[in-house]
Amino acid sequence: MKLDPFYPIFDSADWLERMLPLGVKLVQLRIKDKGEAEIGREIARAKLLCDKAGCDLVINDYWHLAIEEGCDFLHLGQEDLDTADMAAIRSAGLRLGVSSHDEAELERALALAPDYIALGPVYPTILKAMRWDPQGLHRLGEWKRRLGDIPLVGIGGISLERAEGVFEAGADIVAAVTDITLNADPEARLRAWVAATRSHLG
Ligand SMILES: Cc1ncc(COP(=O)(O)OP(=O)(O)O)c(N)n1
Ligand SMILES: Cc1ncsc1CCOP(=O)(O)O
Ligand SMILES: [Mg+2]
Repeated sequence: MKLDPFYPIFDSADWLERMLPLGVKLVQLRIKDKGEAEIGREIARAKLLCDKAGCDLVINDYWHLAIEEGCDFLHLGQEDLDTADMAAIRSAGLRLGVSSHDEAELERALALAPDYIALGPVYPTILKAMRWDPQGLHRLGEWKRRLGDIPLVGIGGISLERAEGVFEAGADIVAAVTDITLNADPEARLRAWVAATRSHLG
């Protein structure tokens, strides 16, 4: 099944409970500041919420917890790939999204035949410190030509106002964090994202 073109990322099941009823069909749970037991509980709750909402749930980083909780989609960055047990991930049947920031990382991602490849940061991001300068829109076009049918996710500093340009440059899917979570009215902002990205549904 084709992935939704709008890919918000949240750091708790509480956020999912608020946002899924508003029309999210692809979401990532990205938790950085909790212990594994608590993250396991968050994943279990996120899975129940996503199953009920018919939303694809992608678990960031915690591949073993994703397997334990019966999830079916994982996002791994290049450093995560250094330690992840790909055989276990494959035999559990998980779909996989992989980050890339440069040519070497793109090659490594392509070799895994993933379900999407992300390129970032497209624009400067305030979410986390990054070793890479913003990639710029032209790089998305370059990446899309290399990816062929593999969906390309644009991430990093993408606002609703910037989203259409990111699609036009070659992204199939646009991911966003702080444009929603730091907005004064996250629900209204998310509704606007859902409406604006509908035209990119397959
Ligand atoms: C869709 C998407 N793209 C990129 C990332 C970043 O993954 P990673 O490089 O492993 O960094 P962290 O998110 O783990 O800090 C992502 N999570 N999702
Ligand atoms: C996790 C991650 N990986 C590349 S950019 C980024 C942060 C995206 O957050 P925002 O949409 O707030 O810039
Ligand atoms: Mg990671």
